[in-house]
Amino acid sequence: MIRIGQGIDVHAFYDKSSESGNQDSAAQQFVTLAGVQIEHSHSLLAHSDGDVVLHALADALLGALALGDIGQHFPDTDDANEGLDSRVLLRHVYDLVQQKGYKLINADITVACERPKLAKHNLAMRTNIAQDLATDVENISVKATTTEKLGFTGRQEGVLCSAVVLVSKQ
Ligand SMILES: Nc1ccn([C@@H]2O[C@H](COP(=O)(O)O)[C@@H](O)[C@H]2O)c(=O)n1
Ligand SMILES: C[C@@]1(CO)OP(=O)(O)OP(=O)(O)OC[C@H]1O
Repeated sequence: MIRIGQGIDVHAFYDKSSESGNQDSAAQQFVTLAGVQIEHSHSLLAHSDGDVVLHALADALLGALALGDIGQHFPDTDDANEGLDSRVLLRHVYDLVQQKGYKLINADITVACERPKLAKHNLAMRTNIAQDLATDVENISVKATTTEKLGFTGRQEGVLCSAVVLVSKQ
């Protein structure tokens, strides 16, 4: 038995250095995508670490088994989830998938943003995901696209990620 799942997530950029009392310079900011810290002029606004890639992927895995969404499993009203490492979230979600008797076949992920440029981080992102899902890196695809300066991603207001997974009965 094979099942498909898809997930989408968005997080907005904000300038951490503009927070009152924060002395960080813009150059010291970063975004976390698929567990990789990437230097950027802005940070991503979130209750957790804001890892939009892992959130979309986790939602796709939950969707494949009709297990709800990450907001139900990790409510943003729960202080315990503040600053949450999304790799912990992803591993928890994959445990649920495995408890249902399923394993990942492959995942295909698309990240939309003008900046940061992601090409040089691609293998590191795929490697982190492959580790967390106990699979070969060949089973994990991460693609990046601009939206040709159109929309909120084009205006560099945030990052969007879309993920599709196939899972099969073990
Ligand atoms: N944040 C991004 C966006 C895109 N890329 C890479 O650039 C190539 C061209 O993107 P288009 O939107 O013009 O199709 C594409 O191959 C992406 O891999 C990137 O590295 N980071
Ligand atoms: C991950 C959680 C929990 O910390 O918070 P955020 O980082 O805000 O992420 P989001 O994708 O909005 O939804 C799931 C949340 O409950």
